[in-house]
Amino acid sequence: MSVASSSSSQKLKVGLLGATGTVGQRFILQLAAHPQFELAALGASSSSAGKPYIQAVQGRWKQIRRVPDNVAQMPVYECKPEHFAECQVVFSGLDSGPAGPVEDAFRKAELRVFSNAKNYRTDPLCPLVVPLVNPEHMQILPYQRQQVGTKKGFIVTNANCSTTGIVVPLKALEAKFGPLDKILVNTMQAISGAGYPGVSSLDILDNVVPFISGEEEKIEWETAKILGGIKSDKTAFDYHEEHPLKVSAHCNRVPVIDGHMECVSVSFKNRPAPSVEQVKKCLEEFTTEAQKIGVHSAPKQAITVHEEQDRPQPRLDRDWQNGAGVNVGRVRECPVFDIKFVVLSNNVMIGAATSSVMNAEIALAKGFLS
Ligand SMILES: NC(=O)C1=CN([C@@H]2O[C@H](COP(=O)(O)OP(=O)(O)OC[C@H]3O[C@@H](n4cnc5c(N)ncnc54)[C@H](OP(=O)(O)O)[C@@H]3O)[C@@H](O)[C@H]2O)C=CC1
Ligand SMILES: N[C@@H](CC(=O)OP(=O)(O)O)C(=O)O
Repeated sequence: MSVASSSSSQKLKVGLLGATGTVGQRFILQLAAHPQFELAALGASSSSAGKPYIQAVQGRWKQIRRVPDNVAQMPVYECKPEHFAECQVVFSGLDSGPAGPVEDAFRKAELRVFSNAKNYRTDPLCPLVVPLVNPEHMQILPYQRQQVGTKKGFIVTNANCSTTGIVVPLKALEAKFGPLDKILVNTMQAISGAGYPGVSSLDILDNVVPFISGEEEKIEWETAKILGGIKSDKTAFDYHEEHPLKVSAHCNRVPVIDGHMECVSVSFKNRPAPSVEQVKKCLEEFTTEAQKIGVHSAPKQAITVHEEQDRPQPRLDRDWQNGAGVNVGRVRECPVFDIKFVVLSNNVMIGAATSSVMNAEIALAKGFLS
């Protein structure tokens, strides 16, 4: 039984792949009561398929809120398009192992796929969209459809959760003060970023692990695609080629459940560099297209600038605005670069499920789902 069968609304029917996972559970909570989307089909691996959702996540549901009543008895299917025939959109919280072929099969079946997985982020036809930064990259979608031979089907990806946190303030700074030159970022990443069961307690308790496979490369590469533009013929991205970005990342896993902290230092191409006060004002005033359109999941404030000297902190600030914006604090001069600050973003919300849902809301508002 789907939520759809008990509803007479005109909501868009959506499916969810990877519904049982860490990110999948966050999608469930967002989509179970969404004003425009109606959860109509759930998918996961063959070990979950055939069970009602509540049974499939037994012992693995790690959210403080309970499984929503209107989702608990929905059946979990294998991730095959035939089970999602009534859907127009699918969200994907799939493990990157299966995500490549599965998401492509859904696109070929004329579904619009909004994915968290890394597989298509580097695809030159796929927009890599952080909704508070570069929704205009979705303008490539007609060309993607033309190239892959679909009428409606496409894939939009969102970014790595650590990339997502930093590109929001970086975009604000570039928009106001011109191109950035160098960016140095040190991350302190929550354990939920590794999924469930993820990092073993013996590895992470009383400890910090200074390595997350592939993460530094993703931050360094994705930042240029996201902060770059889309070419005027809407068939390619420019990867910030006019002013190549130099990005260096150090990634660490820390014993925090949700919320990635990142210490960022930046230098600007233009001289003189902006002052601390100018930077704070710019971050506070940054307003995104998602907010201007007024999509349901957009935060009121894209960047919350904290003045207290010891904020933001994961436990205190990760759920501010339902985790849909980013938090910046400790904005100060950097004696090596120009400016340094701390960013906190909720890795499973704006770093994952919220980004996908907001991307779909923007796509709907801009007519890409008709
Ligand atoms: N956690 C985070 O902060 C972020 C994660 N991501 C990305 O989102 C995706 C999901 O991450 P996360 O939720 O943490 O991972 P989990 O390991 O918690 O969940 C993975 C999901 O994929 C399903 N799955 C696994 N193998 C298959 C298969 N062969 N066929 C169909 N379904 C399968 C699982 O189903 P079952 O339960 O049945 O095994 C489960 O629903 C990943 O690609 C990850 O890189 C992106 C940004 C942030
Ligand atoms: N690697 C991230 C989460 C993640 O899955 O990233 P990606 O979607 O880029 O593979 C973390 O550990 O916090």
